[in-house]
Amino acid sequence: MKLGRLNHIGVATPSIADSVAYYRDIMGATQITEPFDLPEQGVKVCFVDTPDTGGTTGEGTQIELIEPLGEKSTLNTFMEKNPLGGQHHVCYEVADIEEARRWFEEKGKRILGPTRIGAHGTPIFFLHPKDMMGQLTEIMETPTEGAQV
Ligand SMILES: CC[C@H](C(=O)O)C(=O)SCCNC(=O)CCNC(=O)[C@H](O)C(C)(C)COP(=O)(O)OP(=O)(O)OC[C@H]1O[C@@H](n2cnc3c(N)ncnc32)[C@H](O)[C@@H]1OP(=O)(O)O
Ligand SMILES: [Co+2]
Repeated sequence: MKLGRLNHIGVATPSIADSVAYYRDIMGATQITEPFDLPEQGVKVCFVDTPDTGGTTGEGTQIELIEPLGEKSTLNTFMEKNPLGGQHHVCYEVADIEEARRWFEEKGKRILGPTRIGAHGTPIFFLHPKDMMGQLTEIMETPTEGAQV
């Protein structure tokens, strides 16, 4: 399997509105998407663009802001332990999500649930942090040209 670009860093927050103000007013971010809900994932999400990191796609690694949505949100346990939020996961791109799933299974890494459509509209899965050097890791298939991202 060939590791692709670091697509985004997932950052949990108790308030996306407060985080948007922070990235805009303190960090000088200029490209921040409108927040949107992903009820099936139990999160409210928005993306903060960072400047072009010169990667092959000419795009910067994004900050994915995630706020718990509802009582059953997977984020709630994390927020109980980290009330201010903070770095939650990293997301790497791969060319073929099913090949990547087989790769990590063969390496004995626990995959958390089925492959599903993530916040960028492409297939994703998560790997357990305890098998990934302490880092909750999301794997996503590289969006095809023109895909809704
Ligand atoms: C919108 C983008 C994206 C999408 O899906 O499209 C999202 O929705 S991202 C946000 C929500 N989705 C997920 O996080 C899915 C994957 N996460 C999980 O399945 C769980 O959160 C899991 C299994 C990582 C942890 O489960 P839970 O929180 O219920 O249990 P514990 O708190 O007991 O955690 C077990 C163990 O793992 C450590 N842990 C938990 N979260 C993280 C983390 N983000 N990074 C590193 N380590 C983490 C936790 O400290 C526990 O360790 P221990 O030593 O036993 O205390
Ligand atoms: Co993510």
